[in-house]
Amino acid sequence: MKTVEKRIRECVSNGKKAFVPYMMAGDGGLDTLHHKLIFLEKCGATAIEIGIPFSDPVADGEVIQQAGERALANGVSLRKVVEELSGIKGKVSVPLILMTYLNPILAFDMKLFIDRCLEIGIGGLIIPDLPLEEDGLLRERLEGTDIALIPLVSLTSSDDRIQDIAVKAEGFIYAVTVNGITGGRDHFGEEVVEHLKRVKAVSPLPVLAGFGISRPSQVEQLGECTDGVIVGSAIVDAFYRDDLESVRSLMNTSDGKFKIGIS
Ligand SMILES: O=P(O)(O)OC[C@@H](O)[C@@H](O)c1c[nH]c2ccccc12
Repeated sequence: MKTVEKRIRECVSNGKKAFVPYMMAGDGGLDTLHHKLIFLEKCGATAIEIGIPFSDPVADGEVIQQAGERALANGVSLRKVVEELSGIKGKVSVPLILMTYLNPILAFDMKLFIDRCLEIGIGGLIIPDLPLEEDGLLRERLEGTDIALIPLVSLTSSDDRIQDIAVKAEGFIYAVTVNGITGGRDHFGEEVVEHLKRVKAVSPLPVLAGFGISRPSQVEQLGECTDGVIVGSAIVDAFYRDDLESVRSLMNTSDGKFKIGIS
């Protein structure tokens, strides 16, 4: 079992839920990455998703797009993030998950990228524009390593599709909770809860809900029917505003289920 999965299972077996914050590498300067990771770890993150800035982020809404633009304007690239993470190695103990589109990996060189991820001890990869049918090469290279290739399941995925994904999944299944791009939503209807239950029923792996979750009440609502949640835009925005208190409050909801780090 890969470490990411193990950490999520540990949370769940302690009666808690997993919380995976997303942050954009290089927003605010790459030299802030280290402190932000340590802050998120102290707040109780189960794992941390690190976004790589990219010029054509098709799945991203305004908040993350703008964060990516700021990072790109700071000269941040996949190569630089990997270098920075090499320097941080051993200082953060929660698993780090890199979220990048395929293009930066190909531009960097896939083999080199995986070698560097192994050196750093990266715990997982999320590559939203890499379809299941095309991931063979990468999957082969990751076999026997501790890097989980984490798939996305969408609201429109059929039961058969969810089954196919569940069989190949590693780490956890990322159940996308909106039809559309990243960014906070006001409300999640019953159909989202039903969808999450459906994914949970067929998945041998933990299921985490992500997209649109921006309030503590939504963390609780969607955490209730899954093994935990992923929150991106709300964290990115709070970091941008330097509002560490709202990052903390997102990660420590009232029923205490997410109180897994410092309180
Ligand atoms: O920002 P949101 O709505 O909280 O969504 C999560 C998210 O930011 C993060 O997981 C993510 C950012 N960009 C992505 C692209 C694809 C899949 C996932 C992501």
